[in-house]
Amino acid sequence: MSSEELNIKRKMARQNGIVQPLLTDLYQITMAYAYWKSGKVNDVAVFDLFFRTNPFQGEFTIFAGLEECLKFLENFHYSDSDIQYLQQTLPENIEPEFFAYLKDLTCKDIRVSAIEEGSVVFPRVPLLRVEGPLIVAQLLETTLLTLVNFASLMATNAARYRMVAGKNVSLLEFGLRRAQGPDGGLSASKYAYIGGFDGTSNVLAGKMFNIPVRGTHAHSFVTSFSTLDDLHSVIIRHAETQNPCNLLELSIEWRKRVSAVIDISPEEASDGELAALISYALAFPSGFLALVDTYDVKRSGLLNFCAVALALNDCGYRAGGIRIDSGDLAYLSVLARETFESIAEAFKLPWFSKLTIVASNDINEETILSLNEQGHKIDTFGIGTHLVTCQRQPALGCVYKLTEINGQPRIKLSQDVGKVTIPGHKEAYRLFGADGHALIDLLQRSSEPAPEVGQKVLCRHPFQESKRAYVIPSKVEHLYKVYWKDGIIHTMPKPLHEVRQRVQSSLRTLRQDIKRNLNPTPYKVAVSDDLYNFIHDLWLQNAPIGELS
Ligand SMILES: Nc1ncnc2c1ncn2[C@@H]1O[C@H](COP(=O)(O)OP(=O)(O)OP(=O)(O)O)[C@@H](O)[C@H]1O
Ligand SMILES: O=P(O)(O)OC[C@H]1O[C@H](OP(=O)(O)OP(=O)(O)O)[C@H](O)[C@@H]1O
Ligand SMILES: O=C(O)c1cccnc1
Ligand SMILES: [Mg+2]
Repeated sequence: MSSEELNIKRKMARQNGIVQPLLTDLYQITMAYAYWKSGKVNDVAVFDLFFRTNPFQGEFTIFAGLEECLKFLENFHYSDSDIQYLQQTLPENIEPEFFAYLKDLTCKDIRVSAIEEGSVVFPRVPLLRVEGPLIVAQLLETTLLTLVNFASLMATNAARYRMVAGKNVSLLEFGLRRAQGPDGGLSASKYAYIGGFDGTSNVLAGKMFNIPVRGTHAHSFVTSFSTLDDLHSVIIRHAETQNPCNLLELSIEWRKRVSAVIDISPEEASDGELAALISYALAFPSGFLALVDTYDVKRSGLLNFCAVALALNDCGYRAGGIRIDSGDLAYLSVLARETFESIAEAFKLPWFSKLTIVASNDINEETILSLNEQGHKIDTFGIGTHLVTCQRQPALGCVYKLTEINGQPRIKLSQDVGKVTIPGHKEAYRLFGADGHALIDLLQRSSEPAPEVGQKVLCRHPFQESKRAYVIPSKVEHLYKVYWKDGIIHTMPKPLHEVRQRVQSSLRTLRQDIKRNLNPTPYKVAVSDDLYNFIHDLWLQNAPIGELS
């Protein structure tokens, strides 16, 4: 496919209609007018988009949202109705020529350099550098922030769940019903996938982003059946012979045989639940997956499931497994696995011991860590609320700061040293140590030569004079690529599944102690000696000298 065709396809796959130039704060537009009126139309600015602290008490962040930013730049223009709305909304004294100016605005003179989506990133290192006409670059602030902040927070959250769950467990995102509204839900599904989830229950996200969709069934399906008489049809054709099989008769027969093996009386099991499971099995005989905790996992759900799964086996179908949504998930998963193993042995069906156990119910990072410690037999976690609402930290604080105007550096001072901005047009490099791990991120002035492999570089803490170190990198990675230039996408963002792989490969470059859950070691972000002096000279020039009296 040519890049033009790809571009067209991407336009069609635009995330949703609400991402548009008016999805911004009013002050961007009032500032645009004031800039325009004060003759700043030809001013050229550089803005950095970065965050100051890693989320979730961690020491890393996953950068996400870049593709959506590029789509936004591509489509950026004020429609007639946008202009009309602004004319009605802004004060009457606004000169009509300003609206004519807005009408023609596009991002053709903007250049965006960025870190690759899916990379691990760290505080103060700009994720995006936006250069171009001051007014346009200013107008992009809020929308770019909203596209990067939640995306990166979600991708980081998902990557953390993946890390604690380990690579042999499946992770499904079940959060749409609990998410921060429809758009929060859609974004959560997309970035959970990027962060390492295997699928989502969100069907629209599946369609829009080509993410695998997965699911089981709800308690309502079980409770809608009360007796075996609720079953209307009970016949299924054998998968190979096509002979009719009576799934109800077979299931009742199997329930008796299984109850003898696992020592649970069939009288205790719910017939309504059995009817529901048979009915679901008739609809989805291959990979039949049943919710087993509606009444009692041990005394009813497991027995009924095993009965239907064995009946299906007589008809030539292999069941998939169970979902447990309440109770002690470690204990119940071990119980379920032991039950499957007993049946596998009793009836000489080895595959039965490998049936999938899905667990859900308010799961978060701590629950998974605790379940790991206790020993569990869960194959798949279904995770909603804590994942998609990022309950442990609901926002990532990315900011967008002016660092240069018309070639002149700008600094924002603050009582809080951590909030002082690093001025000027900069480059970012990741320096790798002898063992191949990422060692430090280094910010330099763009006029400086890039660090070189095997050459000693002085890396300094941006604000603490005594903190510095020499590094001899074994590899140097320039973190920025130009993604947007001359009104078109200059570097094509990678497809979702490649961004998802990038997250895992990028995380592998970090030392384990930086990724650990409890008290992780901070990763170092430094500035070159040149940039250090530049920051501090500018700081002195801009800080007023007080007078004591
Ligand atoms: N073995 C375990 N170790 C640690 N936490 C667990 C374990 N098993 C379950 N949990 C967690 O404990 C919490 C149990 O919540 P709660 O008491 O509200 O649910 P429940 O009574 O089991 O189910 P429900 O109210 O949905 O019927 C959930 O957050 C669940 O993820
Ligand atoms: O627990 P979460 O991580 O948010 O995962 C999604 C939850 O959504 C469903 O619950 P449902 O809406 O049926 O409500 P309930 O289980 O809380 O009763 C499902 O049974 C999960 O428990
Ligand atoms: O498919 C499921 O099991 C599911 C989907 C959404 C929420 N809870 C569970
Ligand atoms: Mg639940």
